[in-house]
Amino acid sequence: ENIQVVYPKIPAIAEYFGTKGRYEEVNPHLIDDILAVNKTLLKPPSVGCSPIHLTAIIRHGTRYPTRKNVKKIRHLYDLVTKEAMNNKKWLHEIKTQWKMWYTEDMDGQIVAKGRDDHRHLAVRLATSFPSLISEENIRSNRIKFITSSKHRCVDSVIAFKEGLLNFWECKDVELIHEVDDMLMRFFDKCRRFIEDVENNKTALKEVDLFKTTAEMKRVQIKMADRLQLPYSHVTPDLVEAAFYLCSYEFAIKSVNSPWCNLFDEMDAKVLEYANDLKQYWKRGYGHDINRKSSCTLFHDVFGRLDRTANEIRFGHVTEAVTVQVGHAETILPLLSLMGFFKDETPLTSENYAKQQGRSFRTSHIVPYAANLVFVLYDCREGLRLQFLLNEKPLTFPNISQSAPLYETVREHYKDLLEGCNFEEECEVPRASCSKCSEL
Ligand SMILES: O=P(O)(O)O[C@H]1[C@H](OP(=O)(O)O)[C@@H](OP(=O)(O)O)[C@H](O)[C@@H](O)[C@H]1OP(=O)(O)O
Repeated sequence: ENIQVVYPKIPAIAEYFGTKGRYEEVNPHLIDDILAVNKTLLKPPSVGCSPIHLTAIIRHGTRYPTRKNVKKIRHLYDLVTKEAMNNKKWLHEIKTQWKMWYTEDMDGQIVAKGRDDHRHLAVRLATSFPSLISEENIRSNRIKFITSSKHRCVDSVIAFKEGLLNFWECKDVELIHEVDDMLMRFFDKCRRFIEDVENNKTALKEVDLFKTTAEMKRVQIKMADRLQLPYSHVTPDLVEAAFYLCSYEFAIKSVNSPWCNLFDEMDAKVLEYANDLKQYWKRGYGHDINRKSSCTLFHDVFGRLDRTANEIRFGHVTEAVTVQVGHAETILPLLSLMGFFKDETPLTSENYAKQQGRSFRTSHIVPYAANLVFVLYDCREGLRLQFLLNEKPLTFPNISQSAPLYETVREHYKDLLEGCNFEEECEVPRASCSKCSEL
């Protein structure tokens, strides 16, 4: 009989999209109320505490695929529409209704949903910290905005500011933002990172090796069988393009695209691990220089917290709030430098099965609009520092309290505060650095 197939609104594999995941997947309560905040979760750490400074480091909002992935998606579309065969409704939909609407000039630009991601985050943070993110502080220039030069970040910080001004119905205020790639794109300025990772083909060898493992082969075979395509046509790149396509259709248009039928949960876990391997070896614990290249950003955050700690003694804090917009590759190195999400065993191409419970899971850490928030409180017993990831409190590694004394945190990061010198860490003997002349 004619059974109406009703697709769930959210693809079953949406929690495995890694850095291409929606923010709502890490905060599902936002699906019903995008402006919901959990006041009890964010109450001051103890009685008599008042927040005196907030620094937010935020990834840009939802974006289009980059040029290189649009090309891969087009290749996938051409192959499937020309050669794939089966009697499934979803393939008929791909062949007769779905249109290849992505173009190369989209190249990673922000989408409408990405602007909303930041407008809504701005309102939620203002609701959570009304004494800091306030109209009064905006008007007295105590809120600063900094962004990466990339269009998706500039457009995100503009949307963030719009969110605040609309929330307060401020029509007469012009907010400026500063572009600072030393802070938000430090990886572009670190010679050693460029030489040892960006331009070094062996730096991501674990990522390349994982594409030849039995786990990835099984995903390729299953996808080829679903499409009745020759196995030789369904390469790891094509599989990844289809996985990304399902994620973009969902993140950008909030639709459960027919392309998502190419994968089941087991496939998605393998493809999530492939993305986590890339982020681990290119932005995380894989190579020391990945995290050391974020020293500038680390010192910038703690330098401002120290200044606030000093100023509060005289009763006035110059900068109440700093909002800094960057990339997944801004956030992951800084989290690694600070010791967050470090697994006992490194992620490699051979230990996928053992790493099912890994803490380095980018789906949970850096979706679009992911954000780190540092809140400094002035309490009777002294200054306390609360750390939030994606609006949820997160304890510092090896510190059990959720908002420890600021001095305890400084003691914990003593070596980094006294060291972690960007110039020293990133220096490469001139003779051996091929692309440094362009810096
Ligand atoms: O696989 P693509 O081309 O999308 O990779 C992008 C990065 O996207 P991500 O891997 O994080 O999903 C993009 O990071 P974003 O935070 O800006 O989205 C990065 O800026 C871009 O250069 C690509 O990274 P890659 O390392 O150069 O592949």
